[in-house]
Amino acid sequence: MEKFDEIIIGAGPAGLAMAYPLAAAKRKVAVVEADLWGGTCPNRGCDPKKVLLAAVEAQDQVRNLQKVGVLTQPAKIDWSKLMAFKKTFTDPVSTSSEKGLASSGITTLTGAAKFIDEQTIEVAGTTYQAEHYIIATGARPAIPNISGKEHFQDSTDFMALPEMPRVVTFVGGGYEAFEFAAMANAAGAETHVIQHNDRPLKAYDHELVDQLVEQLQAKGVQFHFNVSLQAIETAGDQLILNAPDFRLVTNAVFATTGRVPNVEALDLAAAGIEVAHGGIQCDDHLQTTNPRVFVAGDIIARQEPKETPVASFEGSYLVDYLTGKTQASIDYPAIPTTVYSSPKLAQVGVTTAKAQADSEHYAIKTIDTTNWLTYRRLNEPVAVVKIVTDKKTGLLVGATCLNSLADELINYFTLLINQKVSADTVAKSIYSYPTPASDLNYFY
Ligand SMILES: Cc1cc2nc3c(=O)[nH]c(=O)nc-3n(C[C@H](O)[C@H](O)[C@H](O)COP(=O)(O)OP(=O)(O)OC[C@H]3O[C@@H](n4cnc5c(N)ncnc54)[C@H](O)[C@@H]3O)c2cc1C
Ligand SMILES: NC(=O)c1ccc[n+]([C@@H]2O[C@H](COP(=O)([O-])OP(=O)(O)OC[C@H]3O[C@@H](n4cnc5c(N)ncnc54)[C@H](O)[C@@H]3O)[C@@H](O)[C@H]2O)c1
Repeated sequence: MEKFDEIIIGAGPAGLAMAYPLAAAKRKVAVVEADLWGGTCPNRGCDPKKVLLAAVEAQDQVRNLQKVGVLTQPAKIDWSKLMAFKKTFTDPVSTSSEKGLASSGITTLTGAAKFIDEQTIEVAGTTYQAEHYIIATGARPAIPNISGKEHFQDSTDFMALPEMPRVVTFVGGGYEAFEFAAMANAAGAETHVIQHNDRPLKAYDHELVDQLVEQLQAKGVQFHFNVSLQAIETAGDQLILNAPDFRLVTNAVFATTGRVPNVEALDLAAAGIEVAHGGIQCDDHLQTTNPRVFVAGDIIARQEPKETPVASFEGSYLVDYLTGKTQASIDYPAIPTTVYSSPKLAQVGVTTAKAQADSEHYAIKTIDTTNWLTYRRLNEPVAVVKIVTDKKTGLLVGATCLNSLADELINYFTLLINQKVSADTVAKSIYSYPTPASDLNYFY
């Protein structure tokens, strides 16, 4: 039976962040992948999503500037052509990811890995052993268990939609719904979002979420709050969505109600690995209840946001831990998150909800930046930043932004928070002017 120093199960951002440095440290490494090499992010997640978003951004910019002199008709999106452009990014990913591993001396095993016992796995009928295993199998879309659930499509389907249907509905008002609804709407579809309560994007500042909802509504997106969908029926080539006192006819319905961890195929019980709600249980060294097995990325049952840079951070931590460079527990910095909608909503650090609940320690400042040059020159309808500072030190500890540049602005705030940069230090730098960076002098 072939033996390795490390076998990594799953070739997404977490798995790949470990494979190359472990191989460079002269470990004998194998990576197992059951589906597309590269995982969710570059094949059907962040990367293709941001390619598609470019068209929404362009349309928004033209729409906003029409009122102040741009004469072009509203920019139209040819969805099929845009999809063809997206495919130029995604089509090569799997092959090139596998080739990259193989050419670095890493063994690639194709198939679903499953534990046979505490130290052995099986892939496509062959057994292997390793000193350490790292499970990085990620997550897949959750599909609500309702009558007619077979009519749901999911995020993978949306990312590969050949043509935009006339009416599109998203069930679940989280990241995917706010991002996809902006795209479907921009591509000309009648767009609906159904959320089972009145708290979409509940991890974010309520006021700014309300403003994002208003902005999307102004563009034509229809939100249905407090609707618990009970059944999907067909009528010819249409779908009928039913809930108490609610009926909606749509051409396509997408489940955007969250993701579930990929654990079933692994037979974790055979290896003595405990599963918790939302993923695999681990300690602060990302070690599972089986001491030779570790976890990284979306598969982990922890509170940190499930996103690509977190998966890579965990992968890098494990490389250092397994090669003896550190014995310390994993220590996450403040982690920025962004909803790539229209406009974008981003946050980092101490949330406004936490600051409100602990007003003894934190101060919140709301800054309407709509009339600042950065945003007014784009004629954006709304641009707001909320800043949380530590009352004792005056340091920035949290920020939330709603504007077209929020995905970039939030990274500046992240750097200032993680490096504990004081307002005085910010003021001592010279920034290219006028830019979002030169605005930093005016927030805290
Ligand atoms: C639509 C969408 C948009 C997103 N947008 C963003 C964004 O803008 N920014 C951001 O930071 N994050 C985004 N994310 C989240 C990001 O994609 C994930 O956090 C990231 O991919 C997690 O990496 P991972 O390596 O843990 O898992 P994955 O990337 O999911 O990789 C896991 C791999 O393991 C494989 N696998 C599963 N089971 C087995 C098995 N038994 N044996 C072998 N292989 C197996 C899977 O096939 C998969 O390839 C988005 C996600 C989605 C769905
Ligand atoms: N920009 C990004 O970083 C990004 C983008 C897309 C996805 N992701 C990742 O993928 C995950 C999944 O995204 P998502 O949008 O599917 O999930 P989500 O967890 O962000 O949101 C799910 C939403 O659906 C609601 N919901 C749950 N069950 C419902 C039901 N039966 N009916 C109606 N509403 C229901 C929830 O209250 C919540 O508002 C995210 O949590 C994130 O980790 C990240």
